[in-house]
Amino acid sequence: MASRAAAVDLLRLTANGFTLDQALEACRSFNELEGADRGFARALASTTLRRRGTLDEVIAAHLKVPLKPKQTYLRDIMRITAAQLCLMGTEDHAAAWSAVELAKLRVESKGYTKLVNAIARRLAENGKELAEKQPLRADTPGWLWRKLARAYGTKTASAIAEAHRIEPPLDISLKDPSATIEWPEELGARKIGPRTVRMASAPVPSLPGFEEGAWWVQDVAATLPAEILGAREGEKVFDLCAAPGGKTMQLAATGAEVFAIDHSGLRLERLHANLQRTGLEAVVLEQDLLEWSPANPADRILLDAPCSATGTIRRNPDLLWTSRETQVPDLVRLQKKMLEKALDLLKPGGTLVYAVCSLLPEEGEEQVAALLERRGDVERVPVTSSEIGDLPVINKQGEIRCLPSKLKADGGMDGFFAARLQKKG
Ligand SMILES: C[S@@+](CC[C@H](N)C(=O)[O-])C[C@H]1O[C@@H](n2cnc3c(N)ncnc32)[C@H](O)[C@@H]1O
Repeated sequence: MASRAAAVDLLRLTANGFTLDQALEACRSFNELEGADRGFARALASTTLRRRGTLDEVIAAHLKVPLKPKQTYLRDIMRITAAQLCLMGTEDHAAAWSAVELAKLRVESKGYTKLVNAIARRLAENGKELAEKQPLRADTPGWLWRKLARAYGTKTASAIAEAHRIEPPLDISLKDPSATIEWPEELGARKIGPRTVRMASAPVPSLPGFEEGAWWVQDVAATLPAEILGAREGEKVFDLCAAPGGKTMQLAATGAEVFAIDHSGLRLERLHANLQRTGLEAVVLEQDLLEWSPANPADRILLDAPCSATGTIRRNPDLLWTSRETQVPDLVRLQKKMLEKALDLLKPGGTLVYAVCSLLPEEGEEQVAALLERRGDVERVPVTSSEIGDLPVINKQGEIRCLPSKLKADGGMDGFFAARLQKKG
């Protein structure tokens, strides 16, 4: 019961603007849980967000009168109950009983205990079957589905939606990619891409090498932009939009002189903690990139620009329901400004990698095509397969286009775009 109540609280926090990660940190009822209860609450909230479209359909199939928009608590109880009965294989009685007990807790839902019980019983009978019948696109908001289908075709859009349904593996980046750390076989750990060890989800701080700072958590796709920047010892490298610092650590590990810039002090605290744990060094500046005027230009720049983050939905399923189509044009305008600014800060002959963890071409491929169209002093430098551990993610233009549907047999990858550009000398 306590774990289900915590799952409802987590859902409420995400509906009020918290990411699921922030909600997990902030939610008191969740943080009072221990061991298996904690794991169950987290899985329940995550599954409910991941499959919300499907769950709403199966609930609606059993409601004579739709719930009113303001009946948020009741709706969340029904959603977590449907998630348990249709998707998670929870015992029928436990799911139905806890749903009724949760409904009894609040004035707004007290009068609906009979309805909650009736829905839970119906879902126990046919919920699984109904959920299986829902199309893959049911769990993707309409605007995102249309954009994905337009960009990649309905087959790939369906494959992306399918990947979003699955809890991703844990990827860690090795500080020294040639290091031979012994990873326990029971974790199913394997090397993938240029510097990643992939394994089933595990409690991070207790894994070997964490305390010594031998690695950090980072999806394999997110490692590629810093890999293709080609930073070398002694070069001046600007990591613009750096926090929380996954890519800063990759760059610092090359021996380059790294300047890590971000305007968010809160996010930079995590970057500092990351550098401290791994023993890596960078000059960290809390600074609005658009107003920054360093004394000297850089040899290489990584611009990991703010974006829709639609590439990270499988790790942050809350984004499915909190991202808005209307945010995208503003982000595209900001990315364009940042690209121009980054080129101003680059030496002639220098290299710039532009990256976004987005699935949307307007933030990636089209942003770079427009830049090349308007500026004669920049050219694209195609990426080669050997630079990125032979991952099959290079498009016709020699850019990196990762999709969650790629590497399916191996556990997938986040969506990412990266292009390497050179400012003519
Ligand atoms: C995609 S995240 C960066 C992730 C980071 N590169 C990493 O690998 O951990 C984008 C970052 O841009 C920062 N940002 C957004 N607008 C900015 C601005 N005007 N100046 C500096 N940083 C900015 C945000 O605070 C956020 O940390």
